[in-house]
Amino acid sequence: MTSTAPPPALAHSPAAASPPAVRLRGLTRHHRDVRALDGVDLDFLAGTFTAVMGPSGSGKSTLLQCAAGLDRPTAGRVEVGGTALEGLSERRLTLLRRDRIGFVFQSFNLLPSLTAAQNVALPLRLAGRRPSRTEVREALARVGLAGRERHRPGELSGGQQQRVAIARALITRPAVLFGDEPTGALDSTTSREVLDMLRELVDRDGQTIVMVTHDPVAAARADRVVFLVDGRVTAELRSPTVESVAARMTALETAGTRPTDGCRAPTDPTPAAPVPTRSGSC
Ligand SMILES: Nc1ncnc2c1ncn2[C@@H]1O[C@H](COP(=O)(O)OP(=O)(O)OP(=O)(O)O)[C@@H](O)[C@H]1O
Repeated sequence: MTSTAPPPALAHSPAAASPPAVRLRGLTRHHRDVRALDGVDLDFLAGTFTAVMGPSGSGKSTLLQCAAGLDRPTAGRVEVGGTALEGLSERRLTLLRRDRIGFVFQSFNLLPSLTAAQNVALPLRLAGRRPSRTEVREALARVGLAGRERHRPGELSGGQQQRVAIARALITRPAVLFGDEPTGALDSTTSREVLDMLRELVDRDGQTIVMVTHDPVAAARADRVVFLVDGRVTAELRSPTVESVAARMTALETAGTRPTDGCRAPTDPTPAAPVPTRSGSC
C-alpha cells in the first residue's frame, strides 16, 4: 500500500506546511544619508523563533520596526500573514498592527495605574471589544501569571511585568510577536524564565517570534539567529548554541562583515564554497 502522508519529520513541522508569517524582500530604510537597512531578504516561518543580532547600529531595531509596520521602509516589501504593508493606508496599517502584530520592548511599557488584567485587556478595548474575564485570565495563565490579575505593575517583579506585556501583545492572537530586547532589562535568572516562556509559546502554541537581542544566551534559545551588519544580512545560524553565537558575534565585531568560521555570507562573491540559501546559512 502506498501512503501520501508526509514523512513524520515534516508532518509536525509548522514551517513545512505554512507560508511565512513575515516575508521581507529588498527591505531598505534610509535616514537621510544613513542606510539603516540595505536590501534585506528574509522569511520568518510560522511557528518558529528567530533571533536578530548584530553590532550596535547594524539596523536590528529598524528591521523590527519596519517589519512590524511601525516604520515605513524607503524601498522593498513587507508581508505579514500574506498581507503586503506598503499599499495600506495609515488606518488599515493601524488595524493590521493592532490585530495581527504583537510587539514587546525592553521597557515593559505597562500603564502603572491599571491592573495586570486591565493592561492585558487594553488592545481589545481599543478595538472596541469588551474582553471576557476568562479571556484575560487565560492570557495571563499562558504566560504563567494565573492569579495575578489584580496586581498593578508596581506590585510585580520585572520579569512578571514583562510577562504581562507579552500577554498583552498576545491577546489578539497575532501572526507574529516581535521583541526588541525583551530580556534586556532583566537579570540573568529572570531573563531565563522569560526566555523559557517564549520558547514554550513557540513549542506549545505555534507562536511565531522574532526577537532582537545582544545576548548570546538569549539568542541560543531561538531556532535560528540572523546576523546583520551595516543593514545587511551577513549570515545565519540554525540550531544555535551559546558558543556558536558568541563566536560569530566576536568574529563580526573584530573582523568586519566577513564571517571567519566556515559559515557564509549570503552575498559573499567568493567562489570557494556554495551559498546554501538566499539569506545565507550554516
Ligand atoms: N530616526 C533616525 N534618524 C537618523 N538615523 C537613524 C534613525 N534611526 C536609526 N538611525 C540610524 O540607523 C542605523 C541603524 O539603527 P538601529 O537602531 O536600527 O540599529 P541597532 O542595530 O538596533 O542598534 P543598537 O544595537 O545600538 O540598538 C544607525 O546608524 C542609526 O544611527
